Amino acid sequence: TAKRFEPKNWTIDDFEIGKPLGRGKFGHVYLAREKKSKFIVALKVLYKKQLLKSNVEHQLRREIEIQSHLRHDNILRMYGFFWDEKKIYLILEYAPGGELYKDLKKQPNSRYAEPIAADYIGQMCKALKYLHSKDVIHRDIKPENLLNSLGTIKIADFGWSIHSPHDKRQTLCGTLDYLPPEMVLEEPHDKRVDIWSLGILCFEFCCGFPPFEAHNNDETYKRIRNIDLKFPEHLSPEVRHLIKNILTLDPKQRYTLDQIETHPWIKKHAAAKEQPTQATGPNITQ
Ligand SMILES: CC(=O)N[C@H]1CCN(c2c(Cl)cnc3[nH]c(-c4cn(C)nc4C)nc23)C1
Repeated sequence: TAKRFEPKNWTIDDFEIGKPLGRGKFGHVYLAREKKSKFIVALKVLYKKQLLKSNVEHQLRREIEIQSHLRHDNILRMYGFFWDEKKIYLILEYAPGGELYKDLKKQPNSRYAEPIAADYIGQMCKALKYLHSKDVIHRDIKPENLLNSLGTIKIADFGWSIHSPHDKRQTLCGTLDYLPPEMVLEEPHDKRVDIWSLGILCFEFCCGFPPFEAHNNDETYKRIRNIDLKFPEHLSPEVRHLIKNILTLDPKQRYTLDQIETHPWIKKHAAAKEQPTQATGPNITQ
């Protein structure tokens, strides 16, 4: 277990490097094994030159500071980090199931059945309650930043997380799909931005696409500002009710994590997950 991972001055020679798992903007992630303990990890290799060029070293410092102190089953562990002349290495928990957005795209119609989606959203509530209890806002909740570890969802990539409340803003880049109105309007924002993103995530899990998708940023922003929600026919009334109460323009009206966790749509499916379905019949062994 991870307790074998006592803080020490790691070097790249402590690890055997395996296959590349994926590439981020600033480097690659490799499967790796710590030689003495044979512990399997994901080793994220970042190039200092690249980081300096993009002026994100403060973001990386925050990512390391935040993620290395968090301990929660639904948050990817950072066991440590080290560097050499040209690179910085993050020693991360390995999630065998890989990136959730790839799994989502593989599903029929690129969407999960509602019981699966409800289970995942329930897990995300637990992770966000823990994060917010530590006054951490993730600010970048989306399928691309979630990993799957045998049915347990792990929030990864704390590159955009900050301590709340917060009013400064780093130039936003990437898709607006998950941004709440208050961030798009560049108003001071707080933990409730993660709750908005959870509503977007819930819609995308159940529908296969985000609710305010459009051809360009201006269109997306207009749909966000107008809460232009169109539910596909197959969506249950329960999940429509939940999503409508999360995707509110006014953050004060927005459901809290407790209201989401106790919503019938979440409780109904979470209960189902607790009680495995009744065995079909007595399994006669003799
Ligand atoms: C930007 C970034 O770090 N993105 C991803 C790349 C892999 N990485 C992983 C991280 Cl950080 C941790 N565990 C992973 N497991 C996998 C993975 C497993 N399979 C079967 N396929 C993959 C892929 N990837 C990771 C995070």
